Amino acid sequence: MGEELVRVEAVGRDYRSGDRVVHALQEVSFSAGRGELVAVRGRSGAGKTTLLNLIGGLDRPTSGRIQVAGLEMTSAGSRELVELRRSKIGFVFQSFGLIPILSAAENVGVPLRLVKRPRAEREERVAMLLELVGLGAQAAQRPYELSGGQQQRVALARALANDPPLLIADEPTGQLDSETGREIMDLLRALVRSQGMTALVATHDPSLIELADRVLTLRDGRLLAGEEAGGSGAAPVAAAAG
Ligand SMILES: Nc1ncnc2c1ncn2[C@@H]1O[C@H](COP(=O)(O)OP(=O)(O)OP(=O)(O)O)[C@@H](O)[C@H]1O
Repeated sequence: MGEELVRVEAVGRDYRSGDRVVHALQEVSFSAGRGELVAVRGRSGAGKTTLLNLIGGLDRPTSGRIQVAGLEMTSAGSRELVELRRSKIGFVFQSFGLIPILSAAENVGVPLRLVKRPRAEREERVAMLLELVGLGAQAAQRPYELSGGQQQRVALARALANDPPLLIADEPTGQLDSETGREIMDLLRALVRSQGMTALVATHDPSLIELADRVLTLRDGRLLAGEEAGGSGAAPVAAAAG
């Protein structure tokens, strides 16, 4: 593993549901290096979304620590966490999450507006990003005028807008047919390579798992040891692996 970008140490997340406690994650530890594409697989309910939401700062763990780019997510205040998310993390979701009344270009420009980049610079970067995902000609179209695969391309371009070191994608091909899903995965793989970013991708999709540098498997909220494919080697954090 090269320089470490993500460090997850003994992370647990409990949910209360009535008088029951669901241990969605227990004692999860691993790290991911810069430039790595890490797939997170596991059955429905295994804890994939919970894990990605914690690493992305959308939720807080019940126990353990998470660092992204050397910054402690777990002790960050809410404002700090918002800043961290905006500057360090790009998100892609199964349901695309585009704003319906905005054009493709305006959707891609949203993260740039949030960090108050000047207009000319925004426009230039948005055009470059749409070209990068093969949608240079669709800049003015609204999400409902685009296919599912095209919408996910817009979402990918938006996730890259602020050039974040970390991309988090939760079932990015889940709503796409297998051929389109494969195209999106190939694109994601190529973008991770060309932009040098780290990607954590939750998926059931075997073609996506094949493209990963490493695979983490969750079962009932725990990370299984010794099932890592690829081999560029995101090591479990030994001290915390418990
Ligand atoms: N807000 C919540 N309240 C209570 N339980 C929850 C909540 N969110 C998740 N869970 C439970 O935590 C466990 C892990 O859920 P999670 O969504 O992380 O799994 P997943 O692997 O992403 O599943 P899927 O592939 O279906 O998206 C499940 O048992 C789920 O029911």
